[in-house]
Amino acid sequence: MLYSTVTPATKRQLLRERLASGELLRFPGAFNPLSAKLIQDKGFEGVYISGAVLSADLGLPDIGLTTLSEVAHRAGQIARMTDLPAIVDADTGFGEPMNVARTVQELEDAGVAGLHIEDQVNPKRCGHLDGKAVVDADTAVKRIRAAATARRDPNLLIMARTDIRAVDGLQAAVDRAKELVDAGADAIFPEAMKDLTEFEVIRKAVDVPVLANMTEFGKSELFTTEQLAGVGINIVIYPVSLLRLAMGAAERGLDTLLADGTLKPVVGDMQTRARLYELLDYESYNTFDSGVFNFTLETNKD
Ligand SMILES: C[C@](O)(C(=O)O)[C@H](CC(=O)O)C(=O)O
Ligand SMILES: [Mg+2]
Repeated sequence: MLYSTVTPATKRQLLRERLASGELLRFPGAFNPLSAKLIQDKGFEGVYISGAVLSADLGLPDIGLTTLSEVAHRAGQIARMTDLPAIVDADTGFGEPMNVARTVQELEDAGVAGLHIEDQVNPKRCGHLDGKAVVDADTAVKRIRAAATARRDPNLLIMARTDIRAVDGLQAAVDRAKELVDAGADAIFPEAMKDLTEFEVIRKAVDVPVLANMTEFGKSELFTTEQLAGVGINIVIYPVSLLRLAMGAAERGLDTLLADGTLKPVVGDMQTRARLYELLDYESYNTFDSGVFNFTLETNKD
């Protein structure tokens, strides 16, 4: 009922413990608070909050147009809805290292368990597109140092993402990852790795958890959880996948409506009213008022 009763501090501690266990943690991207509930219900270990999804949700491309307030607000809405730890995409940190510090405190207040800051220049772009540019090592290090210093809960996971692989090659990614760990990063997100071996190289270069981004239509092949666990990856994200699935289904539904004048042929693809109400925990609201859930869904199948 209502929001999660697990406090952000507990979720952060849980994330730390799970990372220490060495198991691969799966974080599908929630495109809204409801989908975060679904991710939890299905038994995943965490919820990812994607910048690409957040901007797409607003009808905008992922080029750093969203503001810290928008991201913190949405991250808070999603994070509070689940008992799972949430990791949010903080892009380049919304400005100078000083701004990064504020970003960290705002996102910490939003209740996330972790966040990542990347080393792209502004305006940033999707890490799987060509033509990226990254900041120099000094600036990248300052961002991470500012982030690590600003957090008040030592368990808030500060992850450094480096986009340098696509710009200067794998060795540069190894060097950058090491520098970022020295600057205080608790985990590394090596963006746009070409193959499994590249993930393995990064994994061996640092002794903090490493994240793999299994975004579709990108530069990385879609490896299985078994393959990723095999090379020692600790967290895998599917950042935009649920949005893509939902939008794919929505588009097919609209096409059906246009063609057939009814949605009847696709009702079988829809989440039922009963399942939605189950996810919303509708019945439990009778605790407040026994008149809230006093109907049956038997006659209302559609
Ligand atoms: C992980 C990512 O930063 C995101 O915002 O979800 C994106 C995902 C994508 O655009 O496919 C990324 O830059 O990889
Ligand atoms: Mg992003």
